Amino acid sequence: MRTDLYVTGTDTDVGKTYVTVQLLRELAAAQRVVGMKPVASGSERIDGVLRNADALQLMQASNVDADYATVNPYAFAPAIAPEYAARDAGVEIEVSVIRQTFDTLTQRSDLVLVEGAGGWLSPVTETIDQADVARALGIRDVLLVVGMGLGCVHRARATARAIEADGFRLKGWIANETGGDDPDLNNNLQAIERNLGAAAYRYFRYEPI
Ligand SMILES: Nc1ncnc2c1ncn2[C@@H]1O[C@H](COP(=O)(O)OP(=O)(O)OP(=O)(O)O)[C@@H](O)[C@H]1O
Ligand SMILES: C[C@H](N)[C@H](N)CCCCCC(=O)O
Ligand SMILES: [Mg+2]
Repeated sequence: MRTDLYVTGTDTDVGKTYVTVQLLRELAAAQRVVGMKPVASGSERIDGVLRNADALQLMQASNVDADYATVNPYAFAPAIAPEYAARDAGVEIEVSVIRQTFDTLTQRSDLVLVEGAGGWLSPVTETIDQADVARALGIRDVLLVVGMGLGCVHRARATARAIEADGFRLKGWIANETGGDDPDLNNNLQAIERNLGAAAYRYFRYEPI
């Protein structure tokens, strides 16, 4: 029974990629793991083709080879909501395409970590939500990356409630400091643990590069 995970966040820019890369690196020690970024906006053209930094980082942290288009089937240039980026590019995002590329990855790996775009309720298109993508991939478990800081308790609780209301299991949550210390870190960790009913799966301090 596969345990592929859909990695979401309490918002964009909270550390989904950062955390997924760390997890891939750790998990690679014991199994064949690969990251996937189905839909990505904020990509740049390299040698004439669009490449997204998230997807490239996930590929680098994986120990399973896959070509770029399989890891990131939908890449858009502007760093805006994928729904608008796809519309402006005249591209119709199809869940079946994402499922096909996901199947390619599952055939050659033990575990796929799928990074969503933005937060859990960030639309993929006008009619497709992150939940629809995860469901189409047959994924049941969601990992929530919580960007720590003032307001994170609400964002974590609201996102967890939405994930479970959509019929998914909150596999765990990861506390992440994206930019400097959270002055109320311990209070926030305790408040989130109390409300999400699960201890922080992991906690990543802010590691300035
Ligand atoms: N614990 C950390 N220590 C240091 N830098 C971090 C940490 N977490 C995140 N960052 C940095 O903060 C920025 C945002 O993180 P990241 O790109 O992982 O967010 P994201 O949730 O994946 O964003 P998006 O919604 O665009 O996919 C990146 O530059 C990342 O390297
Ligand atoms: C461009 C950015 N870094 C993300 N890739 C996309 C964020 C989408 C947010 C959509 C929304 O919920 O408003
Ligand atoms: Mg990311």
